[in-house]
This record gives sequence, structure tokens and C-alpha cells, in this order.
Amino acid sequence: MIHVENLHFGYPKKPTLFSELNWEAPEGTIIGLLGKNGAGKSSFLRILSGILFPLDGAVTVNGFVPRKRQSQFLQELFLVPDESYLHSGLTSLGYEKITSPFYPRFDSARFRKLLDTFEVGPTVRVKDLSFGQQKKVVLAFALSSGCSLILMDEPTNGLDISSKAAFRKELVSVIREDQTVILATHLIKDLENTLDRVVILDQGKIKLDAALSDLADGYYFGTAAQAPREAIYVQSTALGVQYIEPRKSQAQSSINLEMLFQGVVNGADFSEAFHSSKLANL
Ligand SMILES: Nc1ncnc2c1ncn2[C@@H]1O[C@H](COP(=O)(O)OP(=O)(O)OP(=O)(O)O)[C@@H](O)[C@H]1O
Repeated sequence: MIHVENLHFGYPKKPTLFSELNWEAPEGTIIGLLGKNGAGKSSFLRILSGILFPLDGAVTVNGFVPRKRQSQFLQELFLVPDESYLHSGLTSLGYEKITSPFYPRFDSARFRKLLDTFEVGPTVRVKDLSFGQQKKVVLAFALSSGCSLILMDEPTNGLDISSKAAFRKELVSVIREDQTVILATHLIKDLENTLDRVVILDQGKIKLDAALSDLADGYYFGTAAQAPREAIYVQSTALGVQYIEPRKSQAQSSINLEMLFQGVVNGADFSEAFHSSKLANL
């Protein structure tokens, strides 16, 4: 559903952000796009949305070229930006009224239910909502949009602890099997137990693109007093070490996304024991 081939992109008078970036995303997955501040996550989502244009290379989404912004493309894509863009005089229901006609599969009952779950009054004006509450209006809309591709830029930024938990719960329960969601964030822990795939963007390249199930199959995430010999990444804790090693006979462990991220950006080699995923650009 998403094909990115030899993408080259940079802002004027700035160093190149992406060069020869290749990526494919299957339909029906919840993908975490992880990267440090400034890695280019927002820019990547904007390129997929057709708001920014590649300098070179080819990008297609659902068979459409995003930069053409055709109506059939736009009605199947919803982008939740990091910053709030709601008009201050609107209420949530007013926002729904003017925006939902662009999305043929929009589910109004779900939107209202999600506003209730997120504890946002539907008739309160945007100017009287906090940043986090405004974000929840847009997240509720995105989850009700019915779009085949939903892009969320730092979705949990500004949400309190219980709202983050509510968002995670709703995300995994309302997304249909044919919908793809890309969640871009540097707040990695916020996405735990929601993702099917993880993509790590670093230094202009996709350093890891892997299904969580493959990671759990191929690697063991453990703690010990000392690192085992075969560990590919180790970090010290107050009580000893946390480590990642190729999984042998151990039962599957739960994946520590933060440690995975640190391992990847610090150059840990995930290629040897990991045949079933794509390790693009390595
Ligand atoms: N409109 C712009 N004009 C010029 N440079 C920009 C523009 N937007 C972003 N950049 C630069 O591009 C780089 C990537 O920015 P981007 O916002 O895509 O990264 P990010 O991974 O989303 O970061 P963060 O996690 O901090 O939101 C940064 O160096 C940023 O300064």
C-alpha cells in the first residue's frame, strides 16, 4: 500500500534529510515510526501525505502519487499533525460537521463515543480546550475517519497518563484489519503493546523495519548481573545489565522498545539471527 523508492529529500539550504530511502508498508498494520528529535519523522509523514514533495525518487500510497493530492487519495488518508490546527471558535461537533463530508467512511457514532471516552465535551469551543484536549478531538476524528491510511505525528504528546492508556486501548480495538496506521514518535514507551511493526529512522535511513512477532521470535530481551557473551546490545542498570541477544531455547520475552531503539541507533547488529524481516539500507 505504501511504496517508497530511492527517496531523496531535504529542505532548501539544509543538509539532505533522506537519500536513497527505500520502504514498503503492507496493508492492515499498526506501525511505530521511531526516531530521535530531528530524524525526519514529521517530514516523512508529510511526504506520504503529499504536503512535501520528494526531490527525487518515487512514492506511491494506495497506488496514488501523494503530491497530486487527488480526491480519491485524500479521502482515504488522515494526518494527525503534531501541532493543533483547530479553529478556536469551533466545537468538536462543529469540526465534525465541516470535516467529515470529506471522508465517506466516517463513523459519527464512533466519534461521539470516543469524545466521551476521552472526556472531551462535544460542545466546548476549541479556545476553551487545553492542547491535550484538542489533540484528543483530532485523534478521535482520526480513529473514526475510516481511512485506509492514518498518519499520527506524536499522537501521545500532550496527553496525560490515563488519556495515553485510553488512546492505546481504543487504537487497538477500533482499527479495522484493512487500515494501516503509522504512529511517529520519540515517546517510545507510549506505544508499547499497540504495534505490529516497528520502523526506526536514523541518519536519513530506515535502520530497522521489523514485525514485533519476528523480533520476539528472533531476540531475547533480558536482565542479568552480567551481560551474556552473545549479547548484541547491553545497557547498565542500577542492578546489573539489560541486554538483547539472539534467542536460543529461551521462552519469548517481551520486547523492550526503548532498548531496541537504543540498540539500533547505536549500531547493534540485528542482521545475523534475523532473516525474516527487512533490514533496509544496512
Ligand atoms: N519547514 C522546514 N524548513 C526547514 N527545515 C525544516 C523544516 N521542517 C523541518 N526541518 C528540519 O528538518 C529536520 C527534520 O525535522 P522533522 O520535524 O521532520 O523531524 P522529527 O523527527 O519529526 O523531529 P521531532 O521528533 O523533534 O518532531 C530537522 O533538522 C528540522 O530542523
